[in-house]
Amino acid sequence: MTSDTPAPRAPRLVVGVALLDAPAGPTSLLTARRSAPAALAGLWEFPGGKVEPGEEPRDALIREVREELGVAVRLGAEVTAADPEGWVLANGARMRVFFGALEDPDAEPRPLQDHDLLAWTALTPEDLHALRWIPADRPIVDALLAFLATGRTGL
Ligand SMILES: Nc1nc2c([nH]c(=O)n2[C@H]2C[C@H](O)[C@@H](COP(=O)(O)OP(=O)(O)OP(=O)(O)O)O2)c(=O)[nH]1
Repeated sequence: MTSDTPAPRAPRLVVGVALLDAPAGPTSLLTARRSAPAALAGLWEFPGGKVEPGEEPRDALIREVREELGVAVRLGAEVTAADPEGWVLANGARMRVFFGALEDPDAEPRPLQDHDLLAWTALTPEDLHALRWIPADRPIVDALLAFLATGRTGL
């Protein structure tokens, strides 16, 4: 590689929140339907976004949730992937997902940015998988249900 050749760009790190309706005894998950870009519009995902250079993943997630949903969240345990760098996304990026709960239980998340619809979806495989997820997210849905069964959300 010469000095004129740009270094290959490291895949970006994305963070997402598995936002539960209650820290103890949760019954539903906040799911979000993307409005853009065209290739992802209409698909459901975990609210979140890209980590900025120098930013801690958890700080980035709290920032993204505030921007996208207008609410403050506190984060718990990570829904870990087999690879510590995170879940593999379609574009080669990685995503780390953390359980979260609303700081104010009466706050209402709103689709302020990137989404046209939010829904509290029952924490069952049937209800969650009935949504048209970004395909890379489906194994994460299964993993978070398995984590929940152990009660290890850290919230
Ligand atoms: N937020 C989020 N992104 C996901 C999920 N699954 C998945 O493949 N992705 C992909 C979609 C995008 O290519 C990328 C995240 O980009 P983004 O558009 O949400 O990031 P951002 O809010 O920081 O937006 P921007 O600054 O790039 O405009 O990760 C998911 O569950 N949540």
